[in-house]
Amino acid sequence: MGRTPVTVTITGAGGQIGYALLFRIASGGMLGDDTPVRLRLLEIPQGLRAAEGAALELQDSAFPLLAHVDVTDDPAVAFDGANVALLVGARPRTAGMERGDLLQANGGIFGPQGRAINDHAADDVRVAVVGNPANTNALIAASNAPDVPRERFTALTRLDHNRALGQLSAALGTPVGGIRGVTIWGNHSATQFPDVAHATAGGDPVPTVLAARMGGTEAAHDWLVDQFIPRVARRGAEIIEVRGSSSVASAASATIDHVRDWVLGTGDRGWTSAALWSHGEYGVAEGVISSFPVTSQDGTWSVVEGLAVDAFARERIDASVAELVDEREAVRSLGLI
Ligand SMILES: NC(=O)C1=CN([C@@H]2O[C@H](COP(=O)(O)OP(=O)(O)OC[C@H]3O[C@@H](n4cnc5c(N)ncnc54)[C@H](O)[C@@H]3O)[C@@H](O)[C@H]2O)C=CC1
Ligand SMILES: O=C([O-])CC(=O)C(=O)O
Repeated sequence: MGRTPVTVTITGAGGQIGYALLFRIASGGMLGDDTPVRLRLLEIPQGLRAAEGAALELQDSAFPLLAHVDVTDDPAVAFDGANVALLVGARPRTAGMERGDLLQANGGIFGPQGRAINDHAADDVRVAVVGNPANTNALIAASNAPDVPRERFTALTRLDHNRALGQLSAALGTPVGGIRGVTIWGNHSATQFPDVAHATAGGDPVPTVLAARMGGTEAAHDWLVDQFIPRVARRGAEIIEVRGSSSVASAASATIDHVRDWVLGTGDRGWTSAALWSHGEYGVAEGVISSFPVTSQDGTWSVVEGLAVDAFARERIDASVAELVDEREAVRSLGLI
């Protein structure tokens, strides 16, 4: 273990996704087999014992790449020198809670965490927000970290992207590895737009393959509108219904995918999806954190340029971005950004 360890901070580390994430990070699944890691586990006081238990199990796993584990309830300690920050801990919506209450409660988490990242993280810090509402929580954190480039704050839509790959693979009988060019646009919510207009399966255009299998372009469009898009966009709710609790291992796996691609690059695998600070690409309102088609090189995400957006896609993208703008107005009026 010759290299300097990379410091990875995980918030909500005593929770479900945290537990699924820690062991994959420590085994090299996120940053590579040659990169030692130092883990900083942040919890609230009532979650500390669970995080401490996970730290004991990490020790018992004897991962050669794991340099050190700290457990703390102090954001200043947790983010000290952080190179990668995974913001997983969030306040879930509970019975009787309005959307404004949820945003307010999460503002109380992501505002201070943004400030702690600003003041204590390493200069190259990269932040991935998982805790919901992920896009707007990322916006709150970014807005409270004025010294950190906004491009370093991202929100997870890779789970939605992976869900779209899984659905297409099942419908077309093509292995997920043979599908490219899928995009998730907008918010990590039911308004998201999973877009296959530019996708290929085994090298063939997905719209053409769908039309051939389903008996015409209209039938293919109906399948996309009535089945594929709602299934992907509401998959989180479907998992809750079937499992009895929300996605955990798939969410952790998507988080690993997101950071690995960001840090190590997307290479020749084509684009993926991630929610980034909008500079107005594809007509998306500036200053919201919205999902785009993205590639990464040298540790920097870039939005894929020049994709044609037809009237159907325009309407769907605009609807999801309108929701992000509404959420931004709500947190602005609460004084959170
Ligand atoms: N973006 C995505 O694709 C997905 C996001 N999620 C979201 O991820 C979040 C975490 O999910 P789970 O791990 O299943 O929940 P969980 O409830 O098992 O764990 C959350 C943990 O966060 C901790 N926490 C709360 N406030 C904190 C704070 N201020 N600082 C540090 N830790 C804090 C809690 O004590 C708890 O241990 C939820 O918001 C969930 O909705 C879940 C699935 C997919
Ligand atoms: O829907 C939820 O509560 C969790 C989530 O974000 C997802 O599974 O996509």
